Amino acid sequence: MRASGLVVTRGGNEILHGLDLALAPGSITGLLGPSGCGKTTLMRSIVGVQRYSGELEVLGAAPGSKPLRGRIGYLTQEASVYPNLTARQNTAYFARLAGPRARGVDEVLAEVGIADIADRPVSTFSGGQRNRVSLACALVVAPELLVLDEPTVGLDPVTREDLWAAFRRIAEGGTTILVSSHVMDEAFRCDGVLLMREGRILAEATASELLASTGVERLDDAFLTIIRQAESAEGAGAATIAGAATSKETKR
Ligand SMILES: Nc1ncnc2c1ncn2[C@@H]1O[C@H](COP(=O)(O)OP(=O)(O)OP(=O)(O)O)[C@@H](O)[C@H]1O
Repeated sequence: MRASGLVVTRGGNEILHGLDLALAPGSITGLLGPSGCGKTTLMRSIVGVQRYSGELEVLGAAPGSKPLRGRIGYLTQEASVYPNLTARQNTAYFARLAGPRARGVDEVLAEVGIADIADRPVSTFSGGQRNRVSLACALVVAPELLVLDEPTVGLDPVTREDLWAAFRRIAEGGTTILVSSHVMDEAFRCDGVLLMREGRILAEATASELLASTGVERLDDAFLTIIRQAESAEGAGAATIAGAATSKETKR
């Protein structure tokens, strides 16, 4: 996946201001940044449900184009499942749509930790359980690109740990994963991190590089440091982050 000068306008306001980024095949990239900075908007552009200008290439094609259907898994923040169907029926439905490339339904239900309640209607599930049904539907199509908008929100540490192990296994199988999160420590699970603020990418680095470049011990503090640096550099030109973190935005 590759973007160059990606601009998105929503409701008359420019939300993404010319992003340049690339995701390596089989890698896990964390998308982090304050609420409202544009993470979902970037994800929507990549999966093909958002108008944009600039260049965007996903698995060698234009986002939303026919060849990409079935090759991308997208988990939105709101569970996209049929409440009157069971978890198994929901997952089986998406497996049917995917055709021969689909993974086994049981395997995926176990992977997201809902095998034991798979035969209950989703309407009886908690919010976290419902989100995991949604995740199962995204995973069962064996996507080449998996875009996950806050997949671990509201989950307990054990389930969170299991899901991250599953994401790593899926990436090792060649799937490229872009995952947004508000939990800064989840950045350590990723091969690289994109730190966004106000529709721009402030830093692109590994979690360890972010710590090293800011000289702090906690990732929360590293992000705050980078955001403050960017704020104080604003008006004086692009923010330059010490060390490995670099500003890759295109000025417009
Ligand atoms: N349909 C819309 N019309 C106008 N503005 C919108 C629309 N949808 C989103 N926005 C604005 O675009 C900006 C980016 O929103 P987006 O949902 O991409 O942020 P986010 O980083 O994913 O936030 P969060 O972490 O809270 O989910 C926000 O300021 C939001 O208010």
